Amino acid sequence: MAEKLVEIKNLKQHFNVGKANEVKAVDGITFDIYKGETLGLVGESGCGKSTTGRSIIRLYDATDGQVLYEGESVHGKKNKKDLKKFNRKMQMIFQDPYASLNQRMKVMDIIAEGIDIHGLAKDASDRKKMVYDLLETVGLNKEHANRYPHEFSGGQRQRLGIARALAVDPDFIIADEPISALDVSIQAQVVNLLKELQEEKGLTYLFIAHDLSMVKYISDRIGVMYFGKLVELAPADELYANPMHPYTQSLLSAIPLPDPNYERNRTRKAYDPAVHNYTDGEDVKMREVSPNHFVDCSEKEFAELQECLAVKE
Ligand SMILES: Nc1ncnc2c1ncn2[C@@H]1O[C@H](COP(=O)(O)OP(=O)(O)OP(=O)(O)O)[C@@H](O)[C@H]1O
Repeated sequence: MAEKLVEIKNLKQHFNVGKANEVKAVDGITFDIYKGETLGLVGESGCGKSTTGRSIIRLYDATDGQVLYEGESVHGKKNKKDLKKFNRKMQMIFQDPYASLNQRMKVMDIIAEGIDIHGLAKDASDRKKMVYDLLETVGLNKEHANRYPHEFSGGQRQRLGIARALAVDPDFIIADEPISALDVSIQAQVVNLLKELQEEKGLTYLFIAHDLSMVKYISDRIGVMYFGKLVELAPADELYANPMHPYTQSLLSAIPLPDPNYERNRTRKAYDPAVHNYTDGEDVKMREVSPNHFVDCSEKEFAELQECLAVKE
Protein backbone atom coordinates (compact mmCIF):
# COMPACT_ATOMS: atom_id res chain seq x y z
CA MET A 1 0.00 0.00 0.00
CA ALA A 2 1.40 3.38 -1.00
CA GLU A 3 2.34 5.75 1.80
CA LYS A 4 0.28 8.88 2.39
CA LEU A 5 2.18 12.15 2.04
CA VAL A 6 -0.67 14.63 2.39
CA GLU A 7 -4.03 14.01 4.04
CA ILE A 8 -6.80 16.50 3.46
CA LYS A 9 -9.62 16.06 5.93
CA ASN A 10 -12.93 17.87 5.56
CA LEU A 11 -11.10 21.01 4.40
CA LYS A 12 -13.19 24.16 4.19
CA GLN A 13 -12.11 27.52 2.85
CA HIS A 14 -14.81 30.15 2.99
CA PHE A 15 -14.28 33.80 2.10
CA ASN A 16 -16.11 36.87 3.49
CA VAL A 17 -17.73 34.71 6.17
CA GLY A 18 -20.99 36.15 7.51
CA LYS A 19 -21.20 38.80 4.78
CA ALA A 20 -23.60 39.01 1.85
CA ASN A 21 -20.80 38.04 -0.53
CA GLU A 22 -19.73 34.92 1.39
CA VAL A 23 -18.17 32.29 -0.91
CA LYS A 24 -17.78 28.66 0.10
CA ALA A 25 -14.85 28.18 -2.28
CA VAL A 26 -13.91 24.83 -0.73
CA ASP A 27 -16.66 23.21 1.25
CA GLY A 28 -15.56 20.09 3.05
CA ILE A 29 -13.28 17.98 0.88
CA THR A 30 -11.42 14.87 1.98
CA PHE A 31 -8.72 13.02 0.05
CA ASP A 32 -5.18 11.69 0.41
CA ILE A 33 -2.14 12.24 -1.80
CA TYR A 34 0.29 9.33 -1.91
CA LYS A 35 4.07 9.61 -2.03
CA GLY A 36 5.37 9.76 -5.59
CA GLU A 37 1.99 10.05 -7.30
CA THR A 38 0.43 12.77 -9.39
CA LEU A 39 -3.07 13.58 -8.32
CA GLY A 40 -4.93 15.61 -10.93
CA LEU A 41 -7.60 18.00 -9.70
CA VAL A 42 -10.06 19.14 -12.35
CA GLY A 43 -13.26 21.13 -12.60
CA GLU A 44 -14.53 24.25 -14.30
CA SER A 45 -13.34 27.74 -13.50
CA GLY A 46 -14.41 28.91 -10.05
CA CYS A 47 -15.06 25.44 -8.57
CA GLY A 48 -12.33 25.92 -5.94
CA LYS A 49 -9.26 24.10 -7.32
CA SER A 50 -6.78 26.93 -6.80
CA THR A 51 -8.20 27.68 -3.38
CA THR A 52 -7.74 24.01 -2.45
CA GLY A 53 -4.08 24.17 -3.53
CA ARG A 54 -3.45 27.46 -1.75
CA SER A 55 -5.14 26.26 1.38
CA ILE A 56 -3.10 23.02 1.45
CA ILE A 57 0.13 24.98 1.15
CA ARG A 58 -1.04 27.41 3.82
CA LEU A 59 -1.29 30.49 1.66
CA TYR A 60 -4.67 30.75 3.41
CA ASP A 61 -5.63 29.80 6.93
CA ALA A 62 -8.25 27.09 6.53
CA THR A 63 -11.76 27.95 7.72
CA ASP A 64 -12.15 24.40 9.00
CA GLY A 65 -10.77 20.90 8.58
CA GLN A 66 -7.22 19.65 8.53
CA VAL A 67 -4.24 19.18 6.26
CA LEU A 68 -1.65 16.70 7.44
CA TYR A 69 1.79 16.51 5.86
CA GLU A 70 3.59 13.30 6.78
CA GLY A 71 1.09 13.06 9.64
CA GLU A 72 1.79 16.59 10.95
CA SER A 73 -0.82 19.33 10.91
CA VAL A 74 0.02 22.12 8.44
CA HIS A 75 -2.47 24.67 9.76
CA GLY A 76 -2.85 26.09 13.25
CA LYS A 77 -0.22 27.83 15.34
CA LYS A 78 3.34 27.14 14.23
CA ASN A 79 6.72 28.39 15.28
CA LYS A 80 9.05 29.93 12.69
CA LYS A 81 11.12 26.78 12.38
CA ASP A 82 8.13 24.54 11.61
CA LEU A 83 6.76 27.08 9.14
CA LYS A 84 10.06 27.16 7.32
CA LYS A 85 10.11 23.35 7.23
CA PHE A 86 6.67 23.19 5.55
CA ASN A 87 7.55 26.02 3.19
CA ARG A 88 10.56 24.08 2.02
CA LYS A 89 8.82 20.73 1.56
CA MET A 90 5.81 22.13 -0.29
CA GLN A 91 6.20 24.38 -3.29
CA MET A 92 3.80 25.83 -5.82
CA ILE A 93 4.03 26.49 -9.56
CA PHE A 94 1.55 29.00 -10.96
CA GLN A 95 -0.42 29.32 -14.17
CA ASP A 96 1.07 32.62 -15.18
CA PRO A 97 4.81 32.46 -14.61
CA TYR A 98 5.16 36.03 -15.81
CA ALA A 99 2.96 37.40 -13.04
CA SER A 100 4.59 35.19 -10.43
CA LEU A 101 8.20 36.12 -11.27
CA ASN A 102 9.49 39.48 -10.05
CA GLN A 103 10.15 41.27 -13.31
CA ARG A 104 12.77 43.61 -11.88
CA MET A 105 14.93 40.79 -10.58
CA LYS A 106 17.47 38.85 -12.60
CA VAL A 107 16.89 35.12 -13.00
CA MET A 108 19.88 34.41 -10.74
CA ASP A 109 18.23 36.18 -7.81
CA ILE A 110 14.73 34.91 -8.56
CA ILE A 111 15.87 31.30 -8.44
CA ALA A 112 18.19 31.85 -5.50
CA GLU A 113 15.47 33.41 -3.34
CA GLY A 114 14.54 30.13 -1.67
CA ILE A 115 18.19 29.12 -1.41
CA ASP A 116 18.84 32.37 0.50
CA ILE A 117 15.78 32.13 2.75
CA HIS A 118 16.67 28.60 3.81
CA GLY A 119 20.43 29.20 3.91
CA LEU A 120 21.13 26.32 1.54
CA ALA A 121 24.30 27.65 -0.12
CA LYS A 122 27.69 27.51 1.60
CA ASP A 123 28.94 30.70 -0.07
CA ALA A 124 28.43 32.93 -3.12
CA SER A 125 30.06 30.56 -5.59
CA ASP A 126 28.03 27.62 -4.26
CA ARG A 127 24.88 29.74 -4.68
CA LYS A 128 25.83 30.49 -8.27
CA LYS A 129 26.54 26.83 -9.00
CA MET A 130 23.22 25.77 -7.52
CA VAL A 131 21.38 28.21 -9.78
CA TYR A 132 23.33 27.09 -12.85
CA ASP A 133 22.54 23.44 -12.06
CA LEU A 134 18.85 24.25 -11.61
CA LEU A 135 18.74 26.08 -14.94
CA GLU A 136 20.24 23.05 -16.62
CA THR A 137 17.82 20.71 -14.85
CA VAL A 138 14.87 22.56 -16.41
CA GLY A 139 16.41 22.69 -19.89
CA LEU A 140 17.85 26.22 -19.77
CA ASN A 141 21.50 27.21 -19.39
CA LYS A 142 23.75 29.35 -17.25
CA GLU A 143 23.77 32.28 -19.70
CA HIS A 144 20.11 32.73 -18.78
CA ALA A 145 21.00 33.62 -15.18
CA ASN A 146 21.79 37.25 -16.01
CA ARG A 147 18.58 37.96 -17.87
CA TYR A 148 15.21 39.31 -16.78
CA PRO A 149 11.88 37.39 -17.03
CA HIS A 150 10.59 39.51 -19.94
CA GLU A 151 13.45 38.21 -22.10
CA PHE A 152 11.96 34.68 -22.05
CA SER A 153 9.14 32.97 -23.95
CA GLY A 154 6.09 31.65 -22.07
CA GLY A 155 7.41 28.08 -21.99
CA GLN A 156 10.85 29.23 -20.79
CA ARG A 157 9.24 31.32 -18.08
CA GLN A 158 7.36 28.29 -16.84
CA ARG A 159 10.72 26.47 -16.74
CA LEU A 160 12.02 29.32 -14.55
CA GLY A 161 9.01 28.89 -12.27
CA ILE A 162 9.82 25.19 -11.99
CA ALA A 163 13.52 25.90 -11.27
CA ARG A 164 12.52 28.34 -8.56
CA ALA A 165 10.26 25.73 -6.95
CA LEU A 166 12.98 23.06 -7.16
CA ALA A 167 15.62 25.32 -5.60
CA VAL A 168 14.65 24.34 -2.06
CA ASP A 169 14.57 20.62 -2.87
CA PRO A 170 10.86 20.07 -2.09
CA ASP A 171 9.04 16.72 -1.90
CA PHE A 172 5.62 18.00 -2.90
CA ILE A 173 4.70 20.44 -5.67
CA ILE A 174 1.30 21.94 -6.35
CA ALA A 175 1.16 22.85 -10.02
CA ASP A 176 -1.77 25.25 -10.51
CA GLU A 177 -2.70 25.09 -14.19
CA PRO A 178 0.98 25.27 -15.15
CA ILE A 179 0.32 24.77 -18.85
CA SER A 180 -3.02 26.53 -19.43
CA ALA A 181 -1.39 29.77 -20.58
CA LEU A 182 1.03 28.05 -22.98
CA ASP A 183 0.75 27.19 -26.68
CA VAL A 184 -0.40 23.61 -27.23
CA SER A 185 2.98 22.71 -28.77
CA ILE A 186 4.77 23.87 -25.63
CA GLN A 187 2.32 22.27 -23.18
CA ALA A 188 3.58 18.73 -23.85
CA GLN A 189 7.21 19.84 -23.29
CA VAL A 190 6.42 21.26 -19.87
CA VAL A 191 4.35 18.20 -18.91
CA ASN A 192 7.22 15.94 -20.01
CA LEU A 193 9.70 17.99 -17.99
CA LEU A 194 7.50 17.68 -14.91
CA LYS A 195 7.25 13.91 -15.46
CA GLU A 196 11.03 13.52 -15.85
CA LEU A 197 11.67 15.54 -12.71
CA GLN A 198 9.18 13.43 -10.82
CA GLU A 199 10.98 10.23 -11.79
CA GLU A 200 14.41 11.66 -11.03
CA LYS A 201 13.56 13.24 -7.70
CA GLY A 202 10.64 11.14 -6.49
CA LEU A 203 8.38 14.20 -6.37
CA THR A 204 4.69 14.13 -5.51
CA TYR A 205 2.37 16.42 -7.48
CA LEU A 206 -1.05 17.92 -7.12
CA PHE A 207 -1.74 18.95 -10.71
CA ILE A 208 -4.60 21.40 -11.14
CA ALA A 209 -6.32 21.71 -14.52
CA HIS A 210 -9.66 23.00 -15.75
CA ASP A 211 -10.32 20.30 -18.32
CA LEU A 212 -9.74 16.61 -18.60
CA SER A 213 -7.60 16.50 -21.76
CA MET A 214 -3.94 17.04 -20.75
CA VAL A 215 -4.37 15.95 -17.16
CA LYS A 216 -4.83 12.37 -18.36
CA TYR A 217 -1.19 12.12 -19.44
CA ILE A 218 0.30 13.16 -16.16
CA SER A 219 -2.08 11.91 -13.46
CA ASP A 220 -2.15 8.60 -11.64
CA ARG A 221 -5.45 9.46 -10.04
CA ILE A 222 -7.90 12.26 -10.76
CA GLY A 223 -10.27 14.13 -8.48
CA VAL A 224 -13.17 16.08 -9.97
CA MET A 225 -14.44 19.19 -8.18
CA TYR A 226 -17.79 20.90 -8.54
CA PHE A 227 -18.77 23.99 -6.54
CA GLY A 228 -16.32 23.48 -3.69
CA LYS A 229 -16.94 19.74 -3.36
CA LEU A 230 -15.12 16.69 -4.61
CA VAL A 231 -17.64 14.67 -6.66
CA GLU A 232 -15.49 11.81 -7.98
CA LEU A 233 -12.01 10.39 -7.34
CA ALA A 234 -10.54 7.45 -9.24
CA PRO A 235 -7.42 6.12 -10.95
CA ALA A 236 -6.99 8.14 -14.18
CA ASP A 237 -7.71 5.29 -16.65
CA GLU A 238 -10.71 4.17 -14.65
CA LEU A 239 -12.16 7.69 -14.55
CA TYR A 240 -11.99 8.04 -18.33
CA ALA A 241 -13.26 4.51 -19.01
CA ASN A 242 -16.01 4.56 -16.45
CA PRO A 243 -17.05 8.04 -15.29
CA MET A 244 -19.88 7.65 -12.80
CA HIS A 245 -20.84 11.10 -11.55
CA PRO A 246 -22.99 12.98 -14.10
CA TYR A 247 -20.74 16.05 -13.72
CA THR A 248 -17.65 14.02 -14.67
CA GLN A 249 -19.56 12.62 -17.64
CA SER A 250 -20.37 16.16 -18.69
CA LEU A 251 -16.71 17.28 -18.39
CA LEU A 252 -15.56 14.29 -20.45
CA SER A 253 -18.15 14.92 -23.15
CA ALA A 254 -16.55 18.34 -23.66
CA ILE A 255 -13.16 16.96 -24.77
CA PRO A 256 -12.66 16.89 -28.52
CA LEU A 257 -10.72 13.86 -29.75
CA PRO A 258 -8.66 13.56 -32.94
CA ASP A 259 -10.77 10.55 -34.05
CA PRO A 260 -13.34 11.82 -36.65
CA ASN A 261 -15.71 8.89 -36.02
CA TYR A 262 -15.79 9.70 -32.34
CA GLU A 263 -16.19 13.40 -33.08
CA ARG A 264 -19.18 12.80 -35.36
CA ASN A 265 -21.01 10.94 -32.59
CA ARG A 266 -19.81 13.07 -29.69
CA THR A 267 -22.66 14.83 -27.94
CA ARG A 268 -22.06 17.43 -25.30
CA LYS A 269 -23.77 16.40 -22.10
CA ALA A 270 -24.85 19.21 -19.82
CA TYR A 271 -24.87 18.63 -16.07
CA ASP A 272 -28.03 19.48 -14.21
CA PRO A 273 -27.61 19.11 -10.42
CA ALA A 274 -31.38 18.61 -10.18
CA VAL A 275 -30.93 15.04 -11.51
CA HIS A 276 -29.96 13.93 -8.02
CA ASN A 277 -33.32 14.79 -6.52
CA TYR A 278 -31.99 14.50 -2.96
CA THR A 279 -34.38 14.78 -0.06
CA ASP A 280 -33.65 16.92 2.99
CA GLY A 281 -31.12 15.36 5.35
CA GLU A 282 -30.16 12.61 2.88
CA ASP A 283 -26.67 11.30 3.53
CA VAL A 284 -24.72 12.31 0.44
CA LYS A 285 -21.01 11.53 0.66
CA MET A 286 -18.05 10.01 -1.15
CA ARG A 287 -18.66 6.26 -1.40
CA GLU A 288 -16.34 3.63 -2.86
CA VAL A 289 -18.38 2.22 -5.72
CA SER A 290 -15.61 -0.03 -7.03
CA PRO A 291 -12.05 -0.49 -5.69
CA ASN A 292 -10.42 2.99 -5.38
CA HIS A 293 -13.26 4.60 -7.32
CA PHE A 294 -15.15 7.07 -5.11
CA VAL A 295 -18.30 8.93 -6.10
CA ASP A 296 -20.21 11.59 -4.19
CA CYS A 297 -23.66 10.02 -3.97
CA SER A 298 -26.62 9.09 -1.82
CA GLU A 299 -27.24 5.55 -0.63
CA LYS A 300 -29.86 5.08 -3.35
CA GLU A 301 -27.49 6.32 -6.09
CA PHE A 302 -24.77 4.08 -4.67
CA ALA A 303 -27.04 1.03 -5.03
CA GLU A 304 -27.93 2.06 -8.60
CA LEU A 305 -24.27 2.52 -9.56
CA GLN A 306 -23.44 -0.89 -8.17
CA GLU A 307 -26.32 -2.44 -10.10
CA CYS A 308 -25.00 -0.84 -13.31
CA LEU A 309 -21.56 -2.26 -12.59
CA ALA A 310 -22.96 -5.75 -12.01
CA VAL A 311 -24.80 -5.61 -15.36
CA LYS A 312 -21.59 -4.53 -17.16
CA GLU A 313 -19.63 -7.39 -15.63
N1 LIG B 1 -9.32 35.61 -1.95
C1 LIG B 1 -10.59 35.43 -2.29
N2 LIG B 1 -11.58 36.18 -1.77
C2 LIG B 1 -12.88 35.99 -2.10
N3 LIG B 1 -13.30 35.03 -2.97
C3 LIG B 1 -12.37 34.26 -3.52
C4 LIG B 1 -10.96 34.41 -3.22
N4 LIG B 1 -10.27 33.48 -3.94
C5 LIG B 1 -11.17 32.79 -4.64
N5 LIG B 1 -12.43 33.24 -4.41
C6 LIG B 1 -13.69 32.71 -4.98
O1 LIG B 1 -13.73 31.33 -4.64
C7 LIG B 1 -14.27 30.55 -5.72
C8 LIG B 1 -13.27 29.50 -6.14
O2 LIG B 1 -12.15 30.13 -6.76
P1 LIG B 1 -10.86 29.34 -7.27
O3 LIG B 1 -9.92 30.33 -7.87
O4 LIG B 1 -10.37 28.47 -6.20
O5 LIG B 1 -11.47 28.43 -8.41
P2 LIG B 1 -10.73 27.64 -9.55
O6 LIG B 1 -11.51 26.39 -9.72
O7 LIG B 1 -9.30 27.52 -9.26
O8 LIG B 1 -10.95 28.58 -10.79
P3 LIG B 1 -9.90 29.04 -11.93
O9 LIG B 1 -9.71 27.85 -12.81
O10 LIG B 1 -10.65 30.16 -12.62
O11 LIG B 1 -8.67 29.51 -11.22
C9 LIG B 1 -14.60 31.55 -6.81
O12 LIG B 1 -15.97 31.88 -6.69
C10 LIG B 1 -13.73 32.75 -6.49
O13 LIG B 1 -14.31 33.94 -6.96
